[in-house]
Amino acid sequence: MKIYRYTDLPTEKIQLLCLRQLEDDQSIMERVNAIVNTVKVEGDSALLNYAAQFDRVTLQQLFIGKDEIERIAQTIPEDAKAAIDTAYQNIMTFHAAQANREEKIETMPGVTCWRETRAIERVGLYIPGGSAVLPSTFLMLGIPAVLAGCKEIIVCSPPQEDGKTNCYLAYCALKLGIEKIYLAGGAQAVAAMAYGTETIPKADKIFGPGNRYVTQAKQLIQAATMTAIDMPAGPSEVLVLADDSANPAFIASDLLAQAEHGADSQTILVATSNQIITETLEQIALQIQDLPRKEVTAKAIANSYAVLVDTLEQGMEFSNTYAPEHLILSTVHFQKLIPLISNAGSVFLGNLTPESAGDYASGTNHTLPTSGYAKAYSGVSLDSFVKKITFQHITPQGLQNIGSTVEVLATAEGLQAHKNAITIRLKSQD
Ligand SMILES: NC(=O)c1ccc[n+]([C@@H]2O[C@H](COP(=O)([O-])OP(=O)(O)OC[C@H]3O[C@@H](n4cnc5c(N)ncnc54)[C@H](O)[C@@H]3O)[C@@H](O)[C@H]2O)c1
Ligand SMILES: N[C@H](CO)Cc1c[nH]c[nH+]1
Ligand SMILES: [Zn+2]
Repeated sequence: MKIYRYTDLPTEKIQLLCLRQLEDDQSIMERVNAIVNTVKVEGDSALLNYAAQFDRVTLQQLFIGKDEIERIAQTIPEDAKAAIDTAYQNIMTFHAAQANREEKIETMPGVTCWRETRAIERVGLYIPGGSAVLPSTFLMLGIPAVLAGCKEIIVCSPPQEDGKTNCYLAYCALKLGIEKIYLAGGAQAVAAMAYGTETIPKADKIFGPGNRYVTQAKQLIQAATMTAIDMPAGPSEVLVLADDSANPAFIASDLLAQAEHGADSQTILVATSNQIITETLEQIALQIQDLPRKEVTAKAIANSYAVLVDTLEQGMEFSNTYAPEHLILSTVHFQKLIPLISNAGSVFLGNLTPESAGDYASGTNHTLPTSGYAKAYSGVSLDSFVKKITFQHITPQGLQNIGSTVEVLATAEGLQAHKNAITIRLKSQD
């Protein structure tokens, strides 16, 4: 892992360090383009071919239905079932609290405006299942979709070796009342939900994290179709900001946790002392030895770097420029840093708050913006699954009150028909 001293870095170098662009972005884009177009034209048969090519399975059908979901879910170990139940409850509690009713507002006498919430009707959820199947993502997307009242919840996840899905996803489906899981992964799953195929319905909005193929496909179909997306939620990232009150073993465990997602994950350490950096690197070298995903984890760590800063405030400055998906404040002084945070997907405070807690079970959503998109996007929430429609009603008194304002503004814009829509009504009241 390379170490930089913040005060030695010219602005251009800082910008460069904060770029997540990887070397083969262009070739991924071309490949995704080809996959998306093939699915658009060939539908199911393309999905079956890609399952054979990328997931190495020959599928008899592109989904598993209610009976099979129930059968597979029964094989879940008791401890996993209990853990999913607890995570489900916490995520449900946190997201249910996000539902808020807005007041009707009288902006001037007789002019009333308000917003009402309506669920997005058909949502497509992508549950990653390439190098690791993520039932936690099923909860993170399924719970707010159900809470919002979405009528149709379409779920895609890559088929596993046996051409099915695993017991954890099946159990989540059962809890969420979802009766079908479509067996499609990667860019082809996103394309299927955007265009629709013979088997997979078209969605109005596609949600979910995934690797670079998935993320690129989401961005592509957003531009090419009328399908919305939640946000670019690509390879995982974490930035740990630490001072001498941090524990290097804890920091190392957090960096390794995100690094094990994939070789293109990024794990950044920003610290106020060389000693913290050195001891964390020693801990990484030690802890990585026992990890089953050691090789991939080591690649991600090699892609990552550390930044030495003079103060925590300086560290926050760097973090805001980087805009991490996850920010961990490994310091007892986290309270004073909270107001300084302007860009981050989700924040973990203090030495006993590992990011893993939020990944699985504390209640917050783990589908979060990566690649610097935390500068402009929020993570998934209940709001992501609804539209807020504005309403207004004007009484005769309201028309008198607002009429001339609209007429003058319409005249200023040279839009006579707009003015007339008011004038004709005012005259009708004479
Ligand atoms: N930002 C977030 O909120 C968040 C949350 C959870 C996970 N993640 C990220 O999700 C990702 C999951 O990745 P994954 O790969 O394990 O699963 P995935 O489900 O995202 O991707 C697997 C699919 O990728 C496709 N694929 C693989 N190699 C390909 C190739 N060479 N060409 C074309 N398509 C190919 C295949 O179709 C395969 O089914 C990780 O990068 C993880 O960090 C992000
Ligand atoms: N860290 C991921 C988001 O970047 C979420 C996750 C799921 N399972 C484990 N982690
Ligand atoms: Zn994670």
